Amino acid sequence: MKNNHPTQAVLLRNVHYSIPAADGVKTLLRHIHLSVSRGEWLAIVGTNGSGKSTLAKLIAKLQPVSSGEIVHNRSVRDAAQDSPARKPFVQMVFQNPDTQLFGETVYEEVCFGLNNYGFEPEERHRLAMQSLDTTGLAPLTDYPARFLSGGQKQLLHAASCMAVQPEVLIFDEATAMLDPLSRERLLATIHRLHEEGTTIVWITQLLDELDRSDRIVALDDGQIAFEGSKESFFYSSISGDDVQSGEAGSSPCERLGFLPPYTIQVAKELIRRGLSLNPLPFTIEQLGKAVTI
Ligand SMILES: Nc1ncnc2c1ncn2[C@@H]1O[C@H](COP(=O)(O)OP(=O)(O)OP(=O)(O)O)[C@@H](O)[C@H]1O
Repeated sequence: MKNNHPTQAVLLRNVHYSIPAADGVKTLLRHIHLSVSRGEWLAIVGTNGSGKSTLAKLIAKLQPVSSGEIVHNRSVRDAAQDSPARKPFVQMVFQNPDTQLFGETVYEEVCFGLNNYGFEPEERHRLAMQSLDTTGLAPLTDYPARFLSGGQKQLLHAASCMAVQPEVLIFDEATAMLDPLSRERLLATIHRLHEEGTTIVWITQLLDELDRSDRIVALDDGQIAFEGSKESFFYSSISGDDVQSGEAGSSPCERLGFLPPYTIQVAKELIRRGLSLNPLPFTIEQLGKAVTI
């Protein structure tokens, strides 16, 4: 069942992040005020170098902030769990999985985190096999992890992070190396985890991956340039929030330098020609439904 607990899972208060540079300091993130609600699917988008991965690492507390504060709020459910395992609050699935593999075999790799967090052997085996199953890696259980392809390594890394059942899962362009089938399979697994209450932070440049998002945050040069619904990100024009107006004008998506997905382009063209689409579509299926009487 979806966890609708109203509190915020993660809170960022006026976060800044700088690193030393030849000519002083280089500020990578500034004035970041952001909360991630429990059970939410938050998407973070932005062009190359806008600061998405840096922000993700800060949210996961893998790096300390330069100033400001990041708060992790464990849910009552997880704070009071009766299993001897101490489930992690957050796990981050990285862009480059090569740096994140520790086990000899695929199975050992998935068990690595489960071991670290104190899962009992029986539970560990069950969760490892379940995670390998849902990511399609079960046939490769005894295969040496180092011989996997790039995409398989990415799946394995995701499987390991999901197996330990964190409250918050951060995916940093996690589908970048996956073939269409593996991508669909991974997305289906993540959708299921989200339905079961896991909070998802989804970093992507692929705007057709935003259809599941409850909220979108767009970064531009280390600052939050947009925060709002996918409806306003794709459909609102510069002249206002009347998303059905059909007025010419660029949406936040276009202003930030992104080409909207083809489905959105078609839908906007139909609205411009006088069609009323309700609800606004984000997938080809939703568009088909919206134009079918
Ligand atoms: N350790 C570092 N040293 C110097 N510069 C860094 C470091 N880490 C990040 N940067 C710089 O910070 C900026 C933001 O990087 P970041 O990886 O967060 O961007 P991104 O939005 O995730 O980009 P991409 O979509 O290309 O992955 C970039 O200009 C990058 O060069």
